[in-house]
This record gives sequence, structure tokens and C-alpha cells, in this order.
Amino acid sequence: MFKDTVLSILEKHELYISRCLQLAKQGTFAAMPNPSVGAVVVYNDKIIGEGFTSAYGGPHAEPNAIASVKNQELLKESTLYVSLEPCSHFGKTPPCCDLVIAKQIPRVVIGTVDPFAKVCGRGIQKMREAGIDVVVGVLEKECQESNKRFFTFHQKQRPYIILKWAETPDHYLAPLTRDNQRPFWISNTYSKQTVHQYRSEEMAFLVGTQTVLDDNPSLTTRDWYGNNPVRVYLDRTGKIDSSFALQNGEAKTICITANEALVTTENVIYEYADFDQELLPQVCAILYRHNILSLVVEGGRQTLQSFIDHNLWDEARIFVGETNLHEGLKAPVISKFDTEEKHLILNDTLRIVFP
Ligand SMILES: NC(=O)C1=CN([C@@H]2O[C@H](COP(=O)(O)OP(=O)(O)OC[C@H]3O[C@@H](n4cnc5c(N)ncnc54)[C@H](OP(=O)(O)O)[C@@H]3O)[C@@H](O)[C@H]2O)C=CC1
Ligand SMILES: Nc1c(N[C@@H]2O[C@H](COP(=O)(O)O)[C@@H](O)[C@H]2O)[nH]c(=O)[nH]c1=O
Ligand SMILES: [Zn+2]
Repeated sequence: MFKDTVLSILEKHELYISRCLQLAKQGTFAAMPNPSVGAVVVYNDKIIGEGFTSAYGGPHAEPNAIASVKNQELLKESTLYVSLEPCSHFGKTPPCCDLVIAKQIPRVVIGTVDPFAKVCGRGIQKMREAGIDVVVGVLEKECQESNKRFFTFHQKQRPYIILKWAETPDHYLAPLTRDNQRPFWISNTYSKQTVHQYRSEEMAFLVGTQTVLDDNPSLTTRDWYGNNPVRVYLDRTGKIDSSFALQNGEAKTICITANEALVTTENVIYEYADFDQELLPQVCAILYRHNILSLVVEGGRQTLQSFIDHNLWDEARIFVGETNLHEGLKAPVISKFDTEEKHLILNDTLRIVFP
């Protein structure tokens, strides 16, 4: 298709990095906490090899792309395109930059530098020192966006934070009074299934104390495929005991508390915080220590509003149901945001808002 078109070098670079980004999407959730990367090998304007990051612990995109090239001799005259700088450290796999050097690939085009402190330019430097022609910064913003959880984690030392709640069209989160320890459902069953899909995609879900007391949530992935997220809840004094679902051992669970008499059990890891100081920076530091790249804050109102008021959010997913409540607990308010998408889920509207 492109044979008869004369593409500038930059257009070619952008074309192949775009393909890397398409490939990277295939690995996004399985690779976490690793970034998902795409790589293509190009010989004489033709793609001869492709790869993306395997599930966590498996080979990275570059070895996968290189291994897919049938005639390995052609690597010596090819260009490797990759959406993130090839790694230079020994993690679960050996450094990708060493493989690129060993295969004598003469040119490498990189989307963006790796923000991870152990790499961060070292992969590029090592390849240049080996005589490889390295170009950096093609579709840089798009490449960073494709690994937004990983970039937020390394650049801000906190997880990528998604706020999520369901509200009525008249902006209520829950009725005023409750007579059982179950959630009051505002959104429909397909929205609920969507939330369970989110639970399989993001690394942790957090709720406030009152939500645990009122709803007794499980925060598990029951209505979708995949793993349960890490469950996190706030419990300053220690009101939540083993009768609550969050302590049933179904998933790794972290309780953030001020009560140092609470000791970690098989089912709950207690992390201590000073609730007289700003709590949320402490929550972020604890989750960073647990290597949690993404967090969904599920409620309730006070907890969500405190993340909003501290500007500690990267995305909000708001499910708007179809039935008014007329009175109740008011939904959180985001008074300023940059962009908004709207999707229909049967009669619910899903608003996705970015700061
Ligand atoms: N429609 C929906 O999507 C959802 C609805 N809900 C509903 O929301 C209701 C609960 O909301 P709400 O009453 O606002 O309670 P929360 O669940 O937000 O819990 C509030 C409590 O958590 C602790 N806490 C929260 N944020 C902070 C902070 N920044 N610093 C220190 N402590 C903090 C405090 O505990 P302490 O006072 O002990 O220090 C506070 O009283 C429930 O009825 C539930 O059904 C909940 C989730 C989602
Ligand atoms: N009521 C309400 C939600 N409530 C959220 O879901 C939690 C219950 O999770 P689980 O016990 O795993 O099903 C509950 O504590 C609260 O955080 N979510 C929604 O998508 N729509 C809704 O209408
Ligand atoms: Zn690598």
C-alpha cells in the first residue's frame, strides 16, 4: 500500500511506532506491573518481525519481535522500532539492549525514554556506545500515554488513580438510611459487569470506612475473567473485624489504620498511618511501597471527595443510573475538569472525565 508513496523519514518512523503502539495494547493488563511495549523489525521498508511484552515475568517486546524474524541474518541490516527504551538491567529477564547489540541491529528508533530509575537512558547510552544509530522521541506523548500507569508510578511515586462511583440523575450516591449491609444499586447489571472488568484490569481498589460498614463490599472480580485486585480500606480505629467480607482472605487486602494494636494476619496486612496528618500522601506512599501501579477509589463520598480536593486523581469514571432518589447522600463533585467522554451502557450513562 505504501510502496508507491514517498514517505519522509519522520512519517516512516511515526508509521512504525504507531504499529508498535497497536501491538503494545495486546499486553497492557497482563504485563503489569511491567509496562507493555510493542516492537517491530523493519528491513527494506517491510515489517519482518513483530512482538509485544509477554505476561508478567515473560520476555519483553524486543526479544519477541527479534525471535519472530525468520531470516536472522537480515537483522544486521534492519531497523528496530520500539515504543519504550530497551531495558538495560537484569529483572526477570536479561537486558534487551544487550540482545539488540548481540544481534548487530544497526538502527533503533525509540518512542520514549524509560522513566524507571534503573534504566532511564542507560539502554540508549549502551546501544550508542556499541555504535548503534539511535533515534529517540517519536510519538513520545502517545507512547507515554500507552503506559500511563507505569509513567505515573515512576514519575509521581504513586499509583495512577481512577475515581469511580455510581450516582442517580439527581446526583445522589446512596439513600439516607440503610437497613442491611448491602450496596444500594444505582447502576444496571451491565455497568456492574464493566466495574468487575475494571477490577481485573487495575491493581488495587480502595474504599472508606463507612462504605465497609454500610455495604460490606467484596471488591472481587466475580462477574468477569481474571484476577482479583488488591483490596485496600481505611480503618482509623479498627471498626472492621473478621466478620466483614474484606477480611475473608479471597484477595490480598491492606488496611490503613492508626491503631497499632492491630497486627497483620493471614488475611489482612495492616499499614500504619498518622491520621492527624494529611492521610492521602501517606496512602500513596504505602501503595507505592507495595508496587501498586494503579488504584481505583470506589467510594464513598468523603473518601472520593478528599482525593478530588487534594488533586490526587488521573481519571474519573462516573456511572449515571436512570432513577432519581430525590434525597440521600450527595455524590462527589468535580468542579473543574479538562475533557469528558460519554458512553451508553443500556440506560446508564458512563461519564469518563480527565483533570
Ligand atoms: N454509589 C456508589 O458508587 C457508592 C456509594 N457508596 C455509599 O457511600 C456511603 C459511604 O460514604 P461516606 O459516608 O462518605 O463514607 P466513606 O466510605 O467515604 O468513609 C468515610 C470515613 O473514612 C475515613 N476517611 C475517608 N477519607 C479520609 C481522609 N481523607 N482522611 C482521613 N480519614 C478518611 C474516615 O473514617 P473515620 O471517621 O473513622 O476516621 C471517614 O469517616 C455508603 O452509604 C455507601 O453505600 C459507597 C461507595 C460507592
Ligand atoms: N452502589 C453501587 C456501587 N457501589 C460500590 O460497589 C461496592 C460493592 O462491591 P461488591 O461487594 O464487590 O459488589 C460498594 O461498596 C461500593 O463501593 N457501584 C456501582 O458500580 N454501582 C452502584 O450502584
Ligand atoms: Zn527489556
